Amino acid sequence: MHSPLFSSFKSGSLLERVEQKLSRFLPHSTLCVGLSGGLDSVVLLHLLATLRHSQLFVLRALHVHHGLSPNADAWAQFAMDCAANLGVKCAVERVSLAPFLKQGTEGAARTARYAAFARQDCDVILLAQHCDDQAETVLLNLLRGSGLRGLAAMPEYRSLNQKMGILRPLLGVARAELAAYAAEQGLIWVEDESNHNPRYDRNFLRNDVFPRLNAVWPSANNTLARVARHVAEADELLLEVACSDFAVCVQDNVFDLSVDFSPLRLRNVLRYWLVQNGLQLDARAFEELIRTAVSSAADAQPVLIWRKSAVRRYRQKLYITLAEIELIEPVMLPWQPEINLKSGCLSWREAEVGIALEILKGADFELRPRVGGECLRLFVGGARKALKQLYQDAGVPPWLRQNIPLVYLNGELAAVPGLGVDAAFCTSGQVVVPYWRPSLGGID
Ligand SMILES: Nc1ncnc2c1ncn2[C@@H]1O[C@H](COP(=O)(O)OP(=O)(O)OP(=O)(O)O)[C@@H](O)[C@H]1O
Repeated sequence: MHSPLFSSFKSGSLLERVEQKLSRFLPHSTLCVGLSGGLDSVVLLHLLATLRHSQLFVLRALHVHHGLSPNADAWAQFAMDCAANLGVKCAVERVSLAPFLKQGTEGAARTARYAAFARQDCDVILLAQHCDDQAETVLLNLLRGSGLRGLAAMPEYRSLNQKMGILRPLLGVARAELAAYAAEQGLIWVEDESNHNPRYDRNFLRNDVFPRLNAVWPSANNTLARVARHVAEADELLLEVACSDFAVCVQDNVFDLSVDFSPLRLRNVLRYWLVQNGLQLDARAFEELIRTAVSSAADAQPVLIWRKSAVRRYRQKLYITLAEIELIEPVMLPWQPEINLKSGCLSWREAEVGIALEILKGADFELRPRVGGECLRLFVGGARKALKQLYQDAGVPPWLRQNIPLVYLNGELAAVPGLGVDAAFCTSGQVVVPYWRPSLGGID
């Protein structure tokens, strides 16, 4: 048997410890307790109602009515009565799970609940998860094969949106201590009948696995919660490294593989770039990306399709595009200079080309798609070069070339976004700064 060396984070009374967790929000904040009506949140509300006498803050409660259980109305009524007994205003929000049912019942309830939290007019939502919940979450995520983010389990504080956050002031407190407090204060609460349903993985861990673990390792819960804190720190550090590496290797959302990172740092910043673009690749797809897009021959043009997106490599750069790139219509687009003239530049959606204003005045404009065989002379006195050659020289990926509109003035190719303006259309002394930002599927 292992001795419970770190069996408790206790120092000071429960009330003092909760007060200390609140210190960053005091005074003058509006705190809203997520009140399910169960033991944990009833204790939390009671603690806060007690603290309110010595500290300045506005206290509210919110019960989210999921409409799942036949007892849901009774729970909502209980939550309102419980809050009223403590002199706290409690709102009840009915939510619909229908839009989220793909996530399963539990997941849908959770998403709808957090959406309801985010709608509250307060500075912080207080939730009553405790140390045992944290331990269950760590073990559950470990068994599901989560990465660091999952093993870090629940953070004590995180922002929910721009104006409010979620605080879990009881995360270092054992369930048994909350039960003892409730008994001491004569509190009553409701039991969620689903807590005993072994169908739910968490309940199986709570009711069957943890009692056995605790019989051998009495401090297992604290230890697992401590592991979560270590992992959270490591995860935070990786995020910091990813952010600074991102600044070095990503420009205009194009990932430059030529930057010399160790393989692990490359994986870290690559994952970060993908997530920034809303691509949460699963482990298999991520390895596939490393294998094909990162490690294949230099002249290959590998593509990894993920749902509606694609990660494409051209030379040493990775691009995120739509899986199916739609080509612009092969028709001539009429140009409307009075609308599109912007600070001395022609602009069309994301493409901008610097052409002298005096040349633009009175000219006939057209945007045409590339048909092949076009040439451009980029420097006065220089050679005319094929567009294909110029694109290759500039490293413009092939899938984008078809979608870059060519600018014609009076029927002649005058400029190509990203490449430049034909010498015949540049006035002397004018600095031409062609601008083109590759975006999803090209210029769109
Ligand atoms: N119906 C509800 N209305 C308001 N708050 C709730 C409700 N259900 C849960 N909460 C709040 O969330 C806390 C955690 O609840 P519970 O453990 O049931 O949810 P969970 O799904 O495990 O949460 P999470 O996914 O955030 O870990 C509760 O202690 C309570 O503060």
